[in-house]
This record gives sequence, structure tokens and C-alpha cells, in this order.
Amino acid sequence: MLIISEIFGPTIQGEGALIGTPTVFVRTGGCDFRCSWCDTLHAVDKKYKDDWLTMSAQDVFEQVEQLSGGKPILVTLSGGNPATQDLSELIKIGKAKGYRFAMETQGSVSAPWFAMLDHLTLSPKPPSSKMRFDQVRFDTSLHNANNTNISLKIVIADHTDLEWAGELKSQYPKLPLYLQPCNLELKNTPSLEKLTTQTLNLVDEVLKRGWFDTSVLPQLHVYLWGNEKGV
Ligand SMILES: C[S@@+](CC[C@H](N)C(=O)[O-])C[C@H]1O[C@@H](n2cnc3c(N)ncnc32)[C@H](O)[C@@H]1O
Ligand SMILES: Nc1nc2[nH]cc(C(=O)O)c2c(=O)[nH]1
Ligand code: SF4
Ligand SMILES: [Mg+2]
Repeated sequence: MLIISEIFGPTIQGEGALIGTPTVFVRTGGCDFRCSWCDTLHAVDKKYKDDWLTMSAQDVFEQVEQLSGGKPILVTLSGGNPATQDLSELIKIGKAKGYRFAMETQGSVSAPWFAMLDHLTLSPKPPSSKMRFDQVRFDTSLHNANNTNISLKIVIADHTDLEWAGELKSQYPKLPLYLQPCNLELKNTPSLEKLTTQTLNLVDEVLKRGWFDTSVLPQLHVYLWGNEKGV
């Protein structure tokens, strides 16, 4: 059985390599991390666990199917940390019906079924998160993903994060790298002006460093819908 925080969509992927792509989200409940700026605490903090549902893979897929009107769509697995649960059955059921699967995870936990994904976004946590980066676990995640399309997405809150991202960039030169400004206004409606300034600063820094193979993207869903849940 799977522990699910929410299933929603269709919406668009608001971040990273697949930005703008129509998708249904399956958000699992529970995370082995607790990032200082996590924008999804309702799927992390155990105080919300009464809101999480225990569902079979078949039930989850049926809800996805209902949301997409039975038409195959990209399914994005997120959380919490979706890698802490066995999602292979869900992926198997969906793929048999033509659905594609992407997943967002931090790289702290991995499993052989990563190889079943069509796209894997690895989002290792920079110093501002206050979480520790475990390179051995990260490399195991890469190894498990095998020939899956992989991209790196790093949240940047300050200069230390940017330096850290630079180190990772040089260690993994073949992985497409996406940098995303950190939304620090989680308790109120984020100011679009501030988000724009953060994004512009990040663009300046990336260009200044000559990182011409790195992409800078804001969280499109935050521009469109603020901190609303389920979008
Ligand atoms: C909520 S997490 C869930 C999946 C997984 N636990 C992870 O961190 O990759 C999805 C993405 O949102 C990013 N994120 C979380 N809080 C954020 C914030 N305040 N501003 C920008 N991105 C954030 C994470 O870094 C991650 O890339
Ligand atoms: N539209 C939209 N795009 C997203 N990309 C990553 C998200 C996440 O919370 O994992 C997310 C989300 O919650 N909504
Ligand atoms: S790893 Fe992801 S879900 Fe978990 S606390 Fe950090 S940002 Fe939130
Ligand atoms: Mg989010």
C-alpha cells in the first residue's frame, strides 16, 4: 500500500526540465528530510499525517486516469520523498496504458525501479536547506536510474548555495543543470516583484560565471498560482 498526500491535475509542471508540460501529480506522504525552506510541509511534517491516505497502486492509478479523462498524460511523482515508497507497481500499471512517469527526489534514497521512469529530476539540497548532502547515496540514485533521462535541479537561496551548485556542476558535467530561486515567502502570497528580482540576480550570476550550459528557471506555478496547494 502507498501513503499518499494528494493527487491533483491536470496542471503544468512548473519547474525544471519539463516546465510547461501538462501533467498529473501524485504526491506521496513522508520525507526523510526537513529542508529549512520546504514549500510542501503538508506532505512532510507528520502532524499532517491524518490527511494522508493509504491507497493501493491500482487505486492511485484509477484516480490519475479519472483526472486525465482516461487520456495518457505525464504523471509526476513527488512528495515528500517518493523514493521512500515502492512505486514500481503504479508505474507498471500506468505504462501499460501509455502513461509516462517523471519523478522528483533529493537523491537520499534510491531503488532499482528508478530505471522504469521516463524522467528523473534529482534535486540535491544546498547548504541553506540545513540538510547534509550524501554523495554516495546520490551516486547510487544515478546508478539506479540507469538510462533514464536525468536532470539536476538545485534551489538557490544565497551565494553559498551558488558556490555549492558550482562544485556539483563540475563533478557532474554531463547532467543538465537547472537552477531555481528559493521561494522564502511561504506563509503569505509571494511577491512577484521579489521573485523576478531573485530570478534576474540568478541569471546575472550564471552568465557572469560563464555557465552557458546551465538553465535558470523560476517556479512557474508560483507565478501563476502563488503558494496554492494542488496546482
Ligand atoms: C517539494 S520537493 C518534493 C520532492 C523531493 N523531496 C525533493 O526535494 O526533490 C520538489 C521540489 O521543490 C523544491 N522546493 C522545495 N521548497 C522550495 C522553495 N521554498 N523554493 C523553491 N523550490 C523549492 C525542492 O528543492 C524540489 O526540487
Ligand atoms: N505545477 C507544479 N509544478 C511542480 N513542480 C514540482 C512540484 C513539486 O511540488 O514537486 C510542483 C507542484 O507542486 N506544482
Ligand atoms: S526533501 Fe523535498 S519534500 Fe523533503 S523537506 Fe526537502 S524540499 Fe521538502
Ligand atoms: Mg512544490
